[in-house]
Amino acid sequence: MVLYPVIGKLVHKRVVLASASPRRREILNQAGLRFEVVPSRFKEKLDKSSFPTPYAYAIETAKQKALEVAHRMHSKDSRTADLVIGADTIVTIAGLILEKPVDKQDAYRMLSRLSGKEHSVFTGVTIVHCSRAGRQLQTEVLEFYEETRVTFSELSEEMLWAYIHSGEPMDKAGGYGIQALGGMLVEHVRGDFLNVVGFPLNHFCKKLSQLYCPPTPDAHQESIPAVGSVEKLRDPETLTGQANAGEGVQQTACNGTVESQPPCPWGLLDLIHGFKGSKVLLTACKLKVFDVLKDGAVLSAADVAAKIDASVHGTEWLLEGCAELGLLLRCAQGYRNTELASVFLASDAEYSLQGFITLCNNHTWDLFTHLETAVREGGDQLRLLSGRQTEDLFKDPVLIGSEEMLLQWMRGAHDLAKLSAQALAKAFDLSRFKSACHLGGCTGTLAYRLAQAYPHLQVTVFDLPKVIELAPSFHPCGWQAAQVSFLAGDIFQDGLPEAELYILSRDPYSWPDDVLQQLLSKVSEICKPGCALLIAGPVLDEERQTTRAQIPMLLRAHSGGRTTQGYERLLRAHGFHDVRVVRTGGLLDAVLATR
Ligand SMILES: O=c1[nH]cc([C@@H]2O[C@H](COP(=O)(O)OP(=O)(O)OP(=O)(O)O)[C@@H](O)[C@H]2O)c(=O)[nH]1
Repeated sequence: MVLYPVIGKLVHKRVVLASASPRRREILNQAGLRFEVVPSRFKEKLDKSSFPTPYAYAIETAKQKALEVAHRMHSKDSRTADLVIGADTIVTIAGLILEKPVDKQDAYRMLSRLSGKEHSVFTGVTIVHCSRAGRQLQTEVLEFYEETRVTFSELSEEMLWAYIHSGEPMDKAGGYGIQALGGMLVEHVRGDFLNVVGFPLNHFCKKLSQLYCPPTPDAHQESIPAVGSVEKLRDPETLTGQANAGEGVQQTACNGTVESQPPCPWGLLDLIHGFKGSKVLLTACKLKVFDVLKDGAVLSAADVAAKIDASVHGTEWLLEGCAELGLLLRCAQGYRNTELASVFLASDAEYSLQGFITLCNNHTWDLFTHLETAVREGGDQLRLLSGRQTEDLFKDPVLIGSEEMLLQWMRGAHDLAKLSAQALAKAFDLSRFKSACHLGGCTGTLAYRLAQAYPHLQVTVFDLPKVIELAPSFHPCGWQAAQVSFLAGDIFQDGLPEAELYILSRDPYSWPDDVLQQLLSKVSEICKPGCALLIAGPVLDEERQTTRAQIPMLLRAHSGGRTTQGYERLLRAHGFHDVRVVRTGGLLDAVLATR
């Protein structure tokens, strides 16, 4: 029996499960899905430390598994799939990611860690939608994850070893199978049980329904829209308006004639509603909702209202909005932060985005509310919206009227830099360099990460005097302080300090071409043969000219970003060679070129 109509809609599609897991096969079989199994050959060895969260790692692994199968099927057998499904399940406890144990000792280590405690199980799922463009394979990727919290009983040594000797732990994430003997170790489960077993069926069906059976506009209207748009992945029939009457495209009018109407523009409706979700998030951050719920606190709406000094009714509405957006979890006792909120939204979290969020709420939001005036009259708002802000943000006293505004901008830049600094520092082996200069290095986030990765590297952060003056408040305590120095100057006007490695990362992709060319000439002049330039910016997909990070380039970039070839051309024109690109999987990719 098929409960979700979407399963039936996939009958004529070639659906492939890119997994060797018998559990995933069984779960999808039971749901009535017709699919082939092609186990992925992707080696699961991504660098966990380069991901900001455990689920980002699980999602990326799931994606690589699915893409490997999609490409293999297309190129080897020319049997292009319509949909390829990949999944990856991990267990996390106290910041550690546990996968399948490599041997019994490893299983013992994992299970004794889980004993008597609550842990999270994340399954990252990727749905790759494949199509052909001539001989080329085109892929569109939809990804999501599900978290389930599982609490283990205290496990005696005897019990632990008896379970390990049963052989069950070996092919299971975290070393246990909740669906079999391992179920005896489990005291409590919060969330989707099948997610622990290896596949979040409920979430998967909902995602498919969004793609292939979007709800009617009326049902949609009052709800806060989903954060991401999946328009491109919807059933092509629905998109082109060729669906039949049963799918609501043709309607019989009162006079009996059949009228046709265009398909519902879901992507458009998401755009129209999108600002609501954004404002809910910005407001909850401003009111410190995620701070009062940090460290696993579970509070009722009334308790939260008292702590944030707001009305109970209004707080209830806000908390419900946050839950809809996946930022809070509802439970019987009230609300608690999701993993996403704990990692990125609590003010004192290592990867907190509070500074960036405050900037968006106080500054960017206002600018966009004046978009119409800016378009009509030109002026500062338009200048900022056109992506030229990085060029003269600090120079323009109108845009940066006060030190507080500059600080806000720096906090935002600092938050974003934290997201990619570690991956950028490790993208290449930079151990041959003794000195580096980060041009426009702002608060020094990348500089400190580089110093940490290369103990013999001296890094100079070169930025405007006002920025350098305020930068100390961002310096991490006790971190490689002797290796990092700050120097005031204007990268466009002043001479650049000498270094073996120059770094450009302050949105080089959003500098207009002429400005970037000017800067590269300057760097090229001072950079000695054998020395190098590292650019941190999103590298666009060669074929589709989109970034994997899905940055809304149009809204922020003047030049629209560059492909690998684009960077190569640009850098060669300025006397650099050996241009190498590493896609970090994060916000910024890394490009290294030698002079
Ligand atoms: O309670 C349970 N927890 C986990 C499992 C099974 O564990 C594995 C997780 O490993 P992974 O996601 O890497 O998937 P693989 O088995 O390697 O298959 P792929 O081909 O997809 O890489 C998974 O099989 C879960 O089902 C369990 O059974 N119970």
